[in-house]
Amino acid sequence: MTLGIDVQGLTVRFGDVTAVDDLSVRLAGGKIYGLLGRNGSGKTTLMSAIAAFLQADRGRVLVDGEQPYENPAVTEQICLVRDSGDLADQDSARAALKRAAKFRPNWDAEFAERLIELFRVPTRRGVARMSRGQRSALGVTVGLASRAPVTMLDESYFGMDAPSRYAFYDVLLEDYIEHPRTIVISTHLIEEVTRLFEEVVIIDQGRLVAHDETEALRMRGAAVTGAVSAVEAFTDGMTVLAERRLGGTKSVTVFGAMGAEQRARASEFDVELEPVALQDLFVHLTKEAPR
Ligand SMILES: Nc1ncnc2c1ncn2[C@@H]1O[C@H](COP(=O)(O)OP(=O)(O)OP(=O)(O)O)[C@@H](O)[C@H]1O
Repeated sequence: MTLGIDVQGLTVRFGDVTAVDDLSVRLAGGKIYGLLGRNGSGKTTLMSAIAAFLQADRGRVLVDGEQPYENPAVTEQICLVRDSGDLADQDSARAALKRAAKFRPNWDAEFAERLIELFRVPTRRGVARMSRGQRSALGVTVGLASRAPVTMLDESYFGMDAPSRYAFYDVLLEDYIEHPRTIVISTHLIEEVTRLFEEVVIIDQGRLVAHDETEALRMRGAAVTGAVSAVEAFTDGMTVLAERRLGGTKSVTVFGAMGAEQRARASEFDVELEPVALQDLFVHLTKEAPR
């Protein structure tokens, strides 16, 4: 089952801090979405509002057309795993999984077992005595095994080591293909996970900066590669995001879509054009000074 998410003019304040500021975004559902934003940009707050962990000050969130706040029929369809874990300190992994199973109508106990083995989560040790990475892995296990129609992972795998993270990406993709659902992943490890995202939402200072298909976003700029002098001549006057040089070859990342004219010019200059790396684009789109 796949559910859409419709955020309409959402504002969430904490005292005098406006964490989410009149934000509207519509996710049709049934895809893996990347949610990107700098520290404090409002990602956790946005996901918490979708999961009904907190109430909107203005605007509203609709999941499958219904408001989730104080609406258990909707909230049981939503699983948010936050970086903080939200796991009871005294619980062992076993107890945490048992607790999750109670509230999750689509819980797959066998899958949960497979995941804690894959991530090497100790099963008897209390959550408080687990390492950060082990706690993250347990959180991810709860998130995946819930098979919630709306699953949101808020930097939840951040503490996991590289082999566990790569195992997580593979298993997430496999399981998503078998059990399509709406998955929202917030991350700072952009390059690692770009391949998972079908669409990307970028927010900054509580506001929407971009929402598009990943490939369409990556076409908003280009990586230009070729002989040093050709690349320099081709990119002269363009907005440069990054530069790399290897011997006589140079690669320059520029902002701005490359139309037919630029493509013809590129072949004239004998330079290669490739879509921009999502991370370079993200840094560019969110680099303005704070308001
Ligand atoms: N409980 C709270 N009380 C006061 N301010 C808060 C609270 N929670 C969040 N904020 C503030 O709201 C803003 C958005 O925070 P949020 O946690 O949503 O950002 P984030 O994008 O998830 O950040 P990060 O990438 O650092 O985890 C920040 O300025 C933060 O300091």
